[in-house]
Amino acid sequence: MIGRLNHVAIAVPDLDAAAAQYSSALGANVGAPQDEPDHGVTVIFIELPNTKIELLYPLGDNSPIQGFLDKNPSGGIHHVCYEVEDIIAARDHLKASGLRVLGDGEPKIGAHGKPVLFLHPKDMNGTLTELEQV
Ligand SMILES: C[C@@H](C(=O)O)C(=O)SCCNC(=O)CCNC(=O)[C@H](O)C(C)(C)COP(=O)(O)OP(=O)(O)OC[C@H]1O[C@@H](n2cnc3c(N)ncnc32)[C@H](O)[C@@H]1OP(=O)(O)O
Ligand SMILES: [Co+2]
Repeated sequence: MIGRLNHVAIAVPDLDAAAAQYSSALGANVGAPQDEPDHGVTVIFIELPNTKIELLYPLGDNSPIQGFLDKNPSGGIHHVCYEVEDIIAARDHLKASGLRVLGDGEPKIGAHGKPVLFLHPKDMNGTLTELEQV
């Protein structure tokens, strides 16, 4: 059911510093910051030949990544995102398999303008998992 790895997200305490590091030290193709108010984050995508890195920084007072950054002040890998062809079919299959879908269970539009959902990290080997319909 899952397809390609769309991105690996890294929560960072300093977005400008992280972007500069990927650009200068790693020589990566770093995009512009995008505010995603519906998700409570500012993101920067880094294009790699085979996938993307999503740098995440909290936006607003109730960011879902604030608790993670409080526990991991140096930052850390926050989630992985797999592509699916039909997010509703994927959601229903995963729910039937006993996995918790976060939020109200309805897809939101993600940073690429496509529907996304998240699965609880405790049901996914300690790894917060995003699904994106492509
Ligand atoms: C823009 C979009 C896109 O790509 O298009 C995005 O990615 S938006 C990316 C940002 N959006 C999201 O993350 C949305 C989905 N996330 C959420 O709903 C939340 O962040 C939760 C995953 C439910 C965690 O919420 P919160 O931090 O309030 O809960 P909590 O502190 O009580 O955590 C419950 C337990 O889960 C663990 N936990 C929390 N966040 C985790 C993570 N990212 N990876 C692995 N484990 C994690 C905690 O350590 C804790 O474990 P212990 O009990 O053992 O200590
Ligand atoms: Co993401």
